Amino acid sequence: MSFANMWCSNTSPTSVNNLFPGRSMVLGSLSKMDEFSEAWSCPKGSKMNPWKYSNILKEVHNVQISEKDTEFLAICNAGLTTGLSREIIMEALDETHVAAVKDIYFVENTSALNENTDCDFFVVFVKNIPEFSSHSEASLPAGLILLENFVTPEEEIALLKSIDWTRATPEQGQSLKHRQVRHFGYQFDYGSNKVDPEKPLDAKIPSVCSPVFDRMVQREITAWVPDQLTVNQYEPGQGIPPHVDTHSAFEDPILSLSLESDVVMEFRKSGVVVPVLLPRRSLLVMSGESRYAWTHGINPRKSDVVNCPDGKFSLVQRKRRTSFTFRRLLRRACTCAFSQFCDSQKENDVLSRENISKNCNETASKLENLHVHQVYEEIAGHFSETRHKPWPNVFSFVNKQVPGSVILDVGCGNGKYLGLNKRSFQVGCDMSQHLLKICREREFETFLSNCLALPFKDNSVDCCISIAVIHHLSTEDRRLNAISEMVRVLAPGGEALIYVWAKNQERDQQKSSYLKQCNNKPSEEKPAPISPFSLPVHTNRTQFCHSDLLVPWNLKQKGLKNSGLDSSDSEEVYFRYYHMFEEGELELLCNRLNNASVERSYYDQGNWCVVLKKAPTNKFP
Ligand SMILES: O=C(O)CCC(=O)C(=O)O
Ligand SMILES: [Fe+2]
Ligand SMILES: [Zn+2]
Repeated sequence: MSFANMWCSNTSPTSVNNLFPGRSMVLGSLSKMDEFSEAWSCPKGSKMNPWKYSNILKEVHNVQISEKDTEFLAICNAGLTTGLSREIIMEALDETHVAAVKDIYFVENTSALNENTDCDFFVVFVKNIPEFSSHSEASLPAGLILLENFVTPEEEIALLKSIDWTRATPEQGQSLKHRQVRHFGYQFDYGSNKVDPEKPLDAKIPSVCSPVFDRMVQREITAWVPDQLTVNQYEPGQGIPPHVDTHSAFEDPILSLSLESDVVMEFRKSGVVVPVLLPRRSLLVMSGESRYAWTHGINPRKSDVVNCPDGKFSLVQRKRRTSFTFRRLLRRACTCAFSQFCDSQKENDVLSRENISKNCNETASKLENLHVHQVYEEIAGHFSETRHKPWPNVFSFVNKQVPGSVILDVGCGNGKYLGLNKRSFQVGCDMSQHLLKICREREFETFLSNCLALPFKDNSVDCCISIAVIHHLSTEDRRLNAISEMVRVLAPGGEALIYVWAKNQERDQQKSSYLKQCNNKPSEEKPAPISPFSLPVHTNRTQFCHSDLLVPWNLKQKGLKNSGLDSSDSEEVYFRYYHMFEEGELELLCNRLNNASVERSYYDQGNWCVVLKKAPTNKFP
């Protein structure tokens, strides 16, 4: 029997009905979710929104709803707050399910904890439940230390008294959405998540903190005295979203002193949640992995579920909590061992899209080197196998050149267009050694060159072609430079044929051959490029949604690649950078040159194309 059969909207199991009159228990399954409309109409007056719960489970708890019955149940709005216990659930289930269910994951809904509303229960089978470690020392995130009774009740009073919540300069304090804050020493800017070391605040760290600092140094918790203090005040129901304190802003460790109330702080890393009870007057030391690689946050609730020594759980109401977070500014880049979480180690390397559009040449050239040149070098053999047939319009352009013409193919690839016009001198250049080797094997004349600097004299070639090349340049300036370089080497009156990939792969209701080659395989999960560039990854054989993106190339390599017993072909994915041209964009670019004009432009099989003519004399009319 599947859960779907058990699902009921108007009737709740008697045990639930008796204990919770007026509340419903909505048993769900994924198949039911899909049919959600009439079928999911919840009991009258119910505030139940199954989508909301499925989302909360997925986004907040990393729990996937299952289509089939599994060993795990997730129950929203259940647990201590509502009084719906494991026993009641088990009683409500039929025998088959009692036997099948190994674990139940209780989701204590925030609103339920705050208002204790008469919410309904949402029950689903799920594929997994989070690894919820109990907070014994051993299972704490590495580097996390909790020191109980770090300050005396007298010190607590003195510390609290030192903060005047009624007055603060704008940079010193704010009423954030979920809590109040005050900064001392330096201001932490929540916009940039940084601290400006050049701008110390007039508000110094209160001197009552000195005994606490002495204790920290004495016990070798830190080798330094903090120079920045953030005081957070949370009313019951308030919290702080999960975050990692910016690596580049502060030294290791971060220290947080809890005053006035206990609270549960949650540490998260790759789907694992570790709730840690921070007792009043304790000092939390976040160092190493716990400081750099785990997020910490406080759920905005009015109460916390805590483990009691007898193994049971209890619900503890929160009171107002004031925390003193002590930190020391890091006056250099972070060199932690957790580079994937590190802003310093990203910033050195990561060349964001913003940078690219800011015409940062160095960035652009790094991007092109990594995602164009290196990729073609790797895929050259396989790429060449797929490039045989010259496009008819390019073929006729090359062939109409008068005998004896010098024809330059900028970005000639495997030389597909080089042997076409036997009565001319055809020469090609490319950045891939491997592709040039293929050209040489075919006895074509080629040389290694970047299209941004052609090793030709001005006015020295009769005709240029550049087929599917300049869309690999990552700034508009560079694309313009490549065109202007072709025009420079062209003889007066000479023509260049330029093809670039069109963002729109469908025209006059005709799909391009690129789209038509869709093999109708269900779309696979997108592989993630290993790249410091945060560019969107395109799904092959689909319309382009972005102007600057990475297009995967699935490199098929025959035979034993990684040795071993597996003799099947292996596949590796490479990512090529493309700028996808809008309609008219190529013409606009060409029109910026004052010594050439667009003779003709057209759309050809998913490409925008222009024939660009250099002015017959040195002066353009
Ligand atoms: O309230 C706390 O203990 C933590 C505060 C915090 O994480 C922060 O201000 O970055
Ligand atoms: Fe923090
Ligand atoms: Zn770091």
